[in-house]
Amino acid sequence: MEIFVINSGSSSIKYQLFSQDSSSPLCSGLVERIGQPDALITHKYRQHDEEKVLYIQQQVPDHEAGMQVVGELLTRDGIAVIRDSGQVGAVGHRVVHGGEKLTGTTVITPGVKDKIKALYPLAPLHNPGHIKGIEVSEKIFPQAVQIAVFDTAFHTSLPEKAFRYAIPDSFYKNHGIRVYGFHGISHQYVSGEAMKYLNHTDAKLITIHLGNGCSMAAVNGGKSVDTSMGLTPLDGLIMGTRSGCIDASVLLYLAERENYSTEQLTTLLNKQSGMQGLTGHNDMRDISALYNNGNARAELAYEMYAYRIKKFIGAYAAAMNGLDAIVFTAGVGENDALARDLVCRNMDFLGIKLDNEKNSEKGNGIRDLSAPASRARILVVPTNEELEIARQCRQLLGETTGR
Ligand SMILES: Nc1ncnc2c1ncn2[C@@H]1O[C@H](COP(=O)(O)OP(=O)(O)O)[C@@H](O)[C@H]1O
Ligand SMILES: CC(=O)OP(=O)(O)O
Ligand SMILES: [Mg+2]
Repeated sequence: MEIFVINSGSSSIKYQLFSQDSSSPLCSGLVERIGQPDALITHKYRQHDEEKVLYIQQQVPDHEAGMQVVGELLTRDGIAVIRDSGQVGAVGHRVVHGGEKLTGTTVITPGVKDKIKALYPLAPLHNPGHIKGIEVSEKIFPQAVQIAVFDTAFHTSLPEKAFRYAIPDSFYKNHGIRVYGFHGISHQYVSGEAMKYLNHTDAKLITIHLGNGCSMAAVNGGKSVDTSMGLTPLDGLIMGTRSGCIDASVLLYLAERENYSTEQLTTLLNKQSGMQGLTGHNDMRDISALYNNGNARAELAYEMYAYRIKKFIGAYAAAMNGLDAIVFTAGVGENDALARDLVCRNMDFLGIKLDNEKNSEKGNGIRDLSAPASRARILVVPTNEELEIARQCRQLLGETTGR
């Protein structure tokens, strides 16, 4: 039985098709720059034991259109990796917000979908896309069990002092207003891989997920004890289009003095801020090209981006009373040597010393970028949210079918 995994992020859809018990996929791919004029689909598949790649440039206006193309590619004449959609026994979906009610991997029922929909206001860039993905997937794979794996689940181990906001208790008790934290599937996967790599199950790790959305987690002995996103995936680090931490009074000021509506504020902070607001671009590849040409806005934006991360590293080393390794992951963390360099500069008091040569080399798999004098290790661990989702789906199916 095949497991198909769909990871829809704010700007992309990633997917992988796994056969039972295997961690290497039959095919995998990425639909990126969704909603922009130059969307790109990269589809990797195996044919006669050879790895092949197909690039398709076409309009992908939204996540639903993206899912439709992906579904069709699996059985397309000449490149099919399965005979028909009936071969897929389970579809695992990444769902960003599970709230307080959906705290673990679960089979998707109409009731689960309603709970995911009820959380739209708390994950406006993500949960609507997930529901579309689930609904398209139900049509493409009608026989498959649809399973949701939540980004919030890994952070349910946060202690109350880390997940509460200092506002009256009733807001937590009556409205569930608290820190949930996100990117949990990725933080769980990369922290697990880092612990195996370091051969240290009690390691004090800071995982730094830098994609279009960015977040950090303090992971002590495999458990998330603090994380930078909050009630929604807006808080914390500076991101592609999101502001991260901001004094709440800025919103009050704009609402009172400039008559901003809640909808305008939501758009401002989620879609027009972060690197987009600072430079006019949200893709770090474009911003690093500007930086390398001496563009002053790009320089400031990179400095601010890295400075925010540095502050969280200091905070989390304090929260855990120690630090064994920092772990960079996701699109920017894995590929952007400049971002890693700026983050690690002048951090030797915490035992962080980057080897600049290793940092600028490209490579696959887990990489250790620490200089010999670095007390804390500096790792790049490529995330694989899809494999983590497949593992969690297998575990759930094993539990429910007794296999
Ligand atoms: N080679 C690269 N150098 C710098 N940044 C990169 C590179 N490749 C990808 N990125 C960045 O990674 C981001 C996407 O990361 P990803 O983890 O795929 O995001 P998401 O899951 O949030 O859609 C892009 O916005 C881009 O800025
Ligand atoms: C939670 C979140 O921001 O996800 P992504 O980075 O995939 O947009
Ligand atoms: Mg992502």
